[in-house]
Amino acid sequence: MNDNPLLALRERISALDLKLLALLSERREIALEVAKSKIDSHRPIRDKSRERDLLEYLVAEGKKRNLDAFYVTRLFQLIIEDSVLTQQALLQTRLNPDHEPSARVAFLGPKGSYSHLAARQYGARYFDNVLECGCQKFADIIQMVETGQADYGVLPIENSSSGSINDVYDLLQHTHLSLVGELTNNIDHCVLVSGETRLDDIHVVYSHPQPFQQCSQFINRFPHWKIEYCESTAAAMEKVAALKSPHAAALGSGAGGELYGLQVLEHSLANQEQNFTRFIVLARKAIDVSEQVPAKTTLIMATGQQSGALVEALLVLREQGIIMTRLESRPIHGNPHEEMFYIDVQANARSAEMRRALAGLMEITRSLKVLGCYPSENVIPVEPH
Ligand SMILES: O=C(O)C(=O)C[C@]1(C(=O)O)C=C[C@@H](O)C=C1
Repeated sequence: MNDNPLLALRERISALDLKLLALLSERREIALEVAKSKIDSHRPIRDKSRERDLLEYLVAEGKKRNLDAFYVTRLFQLIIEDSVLTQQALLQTRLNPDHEPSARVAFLGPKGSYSHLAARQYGARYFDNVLECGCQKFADIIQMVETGQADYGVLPIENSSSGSINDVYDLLQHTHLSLVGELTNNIDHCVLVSGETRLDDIHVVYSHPQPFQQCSQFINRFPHWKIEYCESTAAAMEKVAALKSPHAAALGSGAGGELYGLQVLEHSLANQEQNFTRFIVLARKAIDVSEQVPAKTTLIMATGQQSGALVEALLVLREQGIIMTRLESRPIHGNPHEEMFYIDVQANARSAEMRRALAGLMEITRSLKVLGCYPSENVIPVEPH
């Protein structure tokens, strides 16, 4: 037995947490069995009324055990989200026979970048083994996949506080790769330092331009900080870890910083409380998306210069009852009078509505390309009554 009461209590907590992990893993296994039965019975993976009933039951049971409703709801929303995404991944791997158990995944930055964490998350969901390929530029990621040096590329495409990542949109104009997946991650920017220091003692801060933009209000509180741009947040962490100075800091994720032995001095720095980045996944071959999971399709099109051309294109979508979730415009290189439009819709490219919409769009656009159809990973949580 242990004499130290804190240690003894911690041992009990660790033992309980281990049991929780075993239960979560068992729950996941059962969810996979559920997915298999749904494949056979052609039922959609998501059943929101079951989720609502389950949450209500758990909130009520939680109350009896002095656990508040908010805590129980948040915890189980996360567990259900994992269950839905795990089931979706199983359906997708069964539907696409080319799916291999191993994959090489390219992303921006050395270890610890937000892209690295997203690539890992995607890899863990879809593959047994992942070979990670860190790249220095967005264009290198695309090239790696195009040339067959990597199987998948993970690229950030938009952030809830700084908006679209234009460089990535522009690269999509010229690639033959297909969009095969998406994932949205909560981004928590932190001030990362190599040892004991205070915010006022910092002289220079390293990061990618995006975090500086997303944390501008926080940064403005320290006008004496010198801002140094790096290729990625991970490159910034590497630099600060090497400098080992109380005057140098990096902006990046706490999990990434840990990989470099850095500590979090301050967190939750973004201007907006909710700071999400959406990543897209590219591959050489398009995939089929099961009709049992929510699908998204991304289109890229150029309309003529006549007035109302875009409105007409959007009306085609509306006529088919297709919901648009994003519209982005980018200039066309060498053609200053026209623009390229990127459109995300909630539809499966194989559905009758989408086929009719594509035929309609083909008639009225100058160019039209389906960048890809992929399972939507945006699992909007259900709330108990
Ligand atoms: O009960 C089901 O149908 C499941 O797929 C399991 C589960 C869960 O994890 O609890 C997951 C997804 C559904 O939306 C509902 C519930």
